[in-house]
Amino acid sequence: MKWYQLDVERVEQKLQVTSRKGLTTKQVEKRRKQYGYNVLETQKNTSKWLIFLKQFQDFMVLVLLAATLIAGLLGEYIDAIAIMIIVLVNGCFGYFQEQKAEKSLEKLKELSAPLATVLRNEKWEKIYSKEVVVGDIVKVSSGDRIPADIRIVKSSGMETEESTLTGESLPVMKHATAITRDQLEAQDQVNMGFMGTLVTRGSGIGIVVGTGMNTVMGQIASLMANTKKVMTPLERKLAELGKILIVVALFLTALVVMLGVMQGHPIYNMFLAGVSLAVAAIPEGLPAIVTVALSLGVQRMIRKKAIVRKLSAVETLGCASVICSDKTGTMTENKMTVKELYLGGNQLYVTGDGYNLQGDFFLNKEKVDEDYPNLKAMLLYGSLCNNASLQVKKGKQYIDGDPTDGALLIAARKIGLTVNATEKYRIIKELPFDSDRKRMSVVIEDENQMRYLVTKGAPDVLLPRSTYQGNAQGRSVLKAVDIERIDRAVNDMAEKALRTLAVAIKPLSKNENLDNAFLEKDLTFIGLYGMMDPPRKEVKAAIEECNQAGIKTVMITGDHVKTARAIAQNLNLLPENGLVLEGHQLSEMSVEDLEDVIDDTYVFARVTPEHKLKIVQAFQRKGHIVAMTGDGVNDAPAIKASDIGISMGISGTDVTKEASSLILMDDNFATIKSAIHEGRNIYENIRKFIRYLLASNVGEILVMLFAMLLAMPLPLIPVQILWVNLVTDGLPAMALGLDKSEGDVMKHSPRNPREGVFARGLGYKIITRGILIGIVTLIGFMVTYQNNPDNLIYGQTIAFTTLVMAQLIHVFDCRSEKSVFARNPFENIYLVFAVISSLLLLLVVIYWEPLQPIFHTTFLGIRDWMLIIVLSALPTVLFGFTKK
Ligand SMILES: Nc1ncnc2c1ncn2[C@@H]1O[C@H](COP(=O)(O)OP(=O)(O)OP(=O)(O)O)[C@@H](O)[C@H]1O
Ligand SMILES: [Ca+2]
Repeated sequence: MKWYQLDVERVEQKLQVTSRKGLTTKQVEKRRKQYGYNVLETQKNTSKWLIFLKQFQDFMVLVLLAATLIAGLLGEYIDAIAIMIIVLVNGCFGYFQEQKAEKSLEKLKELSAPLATVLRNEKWEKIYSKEVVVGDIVKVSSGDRIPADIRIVKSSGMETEESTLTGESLPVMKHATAITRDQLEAQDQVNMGFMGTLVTRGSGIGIVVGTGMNTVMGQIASLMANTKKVMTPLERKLAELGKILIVVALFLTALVVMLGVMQGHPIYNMFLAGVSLAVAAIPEGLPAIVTVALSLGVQRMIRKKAIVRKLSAVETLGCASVICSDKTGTMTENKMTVKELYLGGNQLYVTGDGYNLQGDFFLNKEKVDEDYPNLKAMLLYGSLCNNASLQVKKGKQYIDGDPTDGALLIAARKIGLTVNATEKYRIIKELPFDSDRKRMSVVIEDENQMRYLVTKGAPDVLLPRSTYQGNAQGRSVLKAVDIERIDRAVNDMAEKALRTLAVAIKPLSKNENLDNAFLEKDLTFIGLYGMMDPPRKEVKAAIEECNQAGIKTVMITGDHVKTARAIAQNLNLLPENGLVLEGHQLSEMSVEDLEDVIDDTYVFARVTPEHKLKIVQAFQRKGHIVAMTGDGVNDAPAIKASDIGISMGISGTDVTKEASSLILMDDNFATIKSAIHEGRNIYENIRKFIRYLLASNVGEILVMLFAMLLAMPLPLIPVQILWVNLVTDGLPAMALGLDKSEGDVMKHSPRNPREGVFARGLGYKIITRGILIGIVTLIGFMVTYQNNPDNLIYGQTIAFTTLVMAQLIHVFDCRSEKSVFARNPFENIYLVFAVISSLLLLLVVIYWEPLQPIFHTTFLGIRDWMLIIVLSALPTVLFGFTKK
C-alpha cells in the first residue's frame, strides 16, 4: 500500500503520531538519528587545499616561481628563498581573504534557509526545514514550499504548483481522502504534497512521510539547481578591466626589461625584476578584494537586519532611485485594532487598544451592550470567517495568524464572545483570502444543521455582490440610498486612516450547490469593521532621508484609496500635487500610459499583485532603478523583474524570498533605507581601494621605466617590489574597505548604474598620483645615487623607503573625493593600525641587520629620512590643494 491509498488514521498509526498533537521531542530525536536531516545531498564543497593552491595558479606568479627556481639553481639562494617566502605569505593572505568571504556567504545562506511550521509537543513552532523528520505534522499555506513529502490531512482550498517535479504548471487541488487506485504518478496523488513544490492558494496540514533523499524530489536529484558563483556587475567590470590592465602592465614591464637590457643590464637580472614587477603591478587580486569588501558589507547589513541573497544586490542598492514598498506591515506595524463598526446605519466606536481584551462599544458617547441589533451576529461572523487564533505565551496575549483576522477575534472578546462558542459551528468549506480576491468566505453548518455562507472582505468588492442588508428585523433589499450611506461610512473610516472590512452572509439550503461560482453572490450585507494599523515610528524619518538621497518612495497597497492616502499623508510621503492611482485605473492603462504619469505618482491603492509588475516596468522604462517589496506568492514576478527585489523575513512566503535579492529580517521599511545607505558606502569604499591600488601600481612601474629610460641602475630589486606589493598594498587596502563614508552618503543622488569604474575623476586621480609617486621615488634614488655612485644599496634603500612612504601617505588621500585635508586621518582606526604595521615592517626590513642582505637595505640617518618624508608627502600634499 502506498501512502496515498491509506486513510489518515492508518498513516497516523503507521507513523505513531496524531495530527492533533504532533511528535514529541524524544520521537524527533530518535527519527533524526535514524533518517538524518531533511536535505538533498549536493556536491561536496571544494577542499581547503584546493582553495589554497588556487592562490598560486596565476600565470605570472608561476613564471615568478619558475624564475626563482632558476635563481636558486644559479646559486642566488637568499634572493630565491626570500621571493618564495613572500609569494607564500601572499598566497596565505589571499587564502584567508577568500575563506572569510566564503564564511560570511555561508552565514547568509544559513540565515535565509527555509523554515517549516510543525506541530511538536502539541505546539506549533517554526523550525528550519532541514530539521523536519518523518511523522512531523506540518502546516503550509499559500506561498510556502512544502518542506518534505507529506500526506495531506486537512486542506482549506489548498492548491499546489508542481512544475519542478512534473513539468505541469497548472495548479493541483489537494484533498485529504484516500485514493484506492494503484500505480499513480505524482501528479495524480492529489492527497499528497511533495517536497519543493509550491502552495499557490489556500492552506493545509500534512503528515511527513518522506524526508531528504527519500522524497520524490530526492529521486530526481539531477534537477537540482547547482549553485555556481555568479559575478556581480562590478566584479565583471573589474575582471574585464583587469584583462586590459594585464596587457598594459605586461607591455610596460616588457619595455622596462628591453630598455634595461639595451642599457647593458644583465638579461637574467632584468628578467627577474620584470617578472616581479609584473606580479606586483597586475591587479589580478582586485575582483577578489571586491568580493571581500562586498561580503564585509553584507555582514554589516546583517547587523542592520537586512539579509543579502545576491551579492550583486549590494552594488545595485547604491543605485536605487525608487523604492516601491508595501504599506501593511512594512510601513505600518501590522497590528490591527478594530476601532469602529458600522451597523444598521450607525457608526459605533470601540475602545481598548492593541491586544487588550477589555473594551466597550459606544454610540454617540452612549455605551451599548451586546443586545444592540446585529452586534453579536457581526462579531460572531467575524470570528467564524477567520483563520487566526488568540494565544497566550509567557502570560502575554498574541495573535497566531493574520493580524486582520486577529483584530476581529479581539473585538468579539470585548463582548465576551470567545472562539469556544464557535465550536457549535462546523466549517464545511473555505474559500481562502488572497490579495487578488480581497475577500474570504466560509460555509458554516450550525448545531441545528442550518447552513450559511459568511463572507468578509473589501467593501467595494462585497457590496456589488450584495442584494440585501441585514437589519433588526431580518433583512431588506439593499437600495441605492443604502449603498450610498455605506460608501459614506467607508469613506469616513478610510479618511481616518482606518482599514475597512465588510461582512456579509447568505443562508444556504441543505442541498444547495457549493461550487465556488454560486457562492459569493446575492449576499446580505451586515456591517463594516474599521480598523487601525498605526504607521511604524521609524518610517517617516526614513522616507525623509530617502528623499534627501534622491530616492523616491512609493506606497503600494491593496487597501482602500482613502486609507492609503491618509496614511501616506501621515508619513509625508505624498506631496501636495502627487498623484494617487487605483488598481482599476492601472488595469485600463498600458505600460506606456503609466510611464507618462508615473513620475508624479506616489501611492497605488487597491492594487492586485499583478499590477506591481506594470509599475516596475513603467519605472524602469523611465530609467529608474527600482527596489520592490512583496510578501505573497503573486508578488514574485514583480520582485524578480525589479532591480532589487525585497522580501519580508517574518511575513514573507518562500517563493518571494527565493525571488528576492534582499530579505528584511524585521519587515521594516526603515531597514531598506539602512541597506541602501550601506550599499552606497560599500561602493565608495571599493572606489577608494581601487584608486589606492592602481595609483600605487602606476608609481611602481613608472619608477622602473623612468630609471631605464635615463640609463640608471635598477632603483628597486625584485624582493623589494614584491614586499611593497605584499605589505603596502595588502593591509591598507583592506582597511580602506572598512572606511566610514565621507560626509553623508545619503545626501546626494543615487549613482548611475552604468558609470564606469573610473567615473567621477577616479582615473585622473589614479594617473596623476601614480606619476608623482613614480617621480618622487626616482628623485630620491637619483639624488642619493649620484652622490654615492659606489653605494647602490644606499640609493635603492632610499627609493624603496620613499615608495613605501609615498603610498602610506597617499592612502589617506584615497579616503576623500575632495582633498586629503577634508578628513580626519585618525578616524579610521583600522587604517591607522594598518599603516603603523606597514611602517613597523618597513623599519624592521631597514634596520634589522639579518634582513638587510635579503632586502638589500642599509641604515638610514636623520637627513635621509627628512629627504624621504618631504618627497613622499609631495604627491598627496600637492594635490590636496587642487581639489581634483
Ligand atoms: N484576512 C482577510 N479576510 C478578508 N478580507 C481581507 C483580509 N485581509 C484584508 N482584507 C481586505 O482586502 C483588502 C486588501 O488587503 P491586502 O492584504 O491585499 O492589502 P493590504 O494588506 O491592505 O496592503 P499591502 O498590499 O500593503 O500589504 C483590505 O483592504 C481588506 O479590505
Ligand atoms: Ca601592487
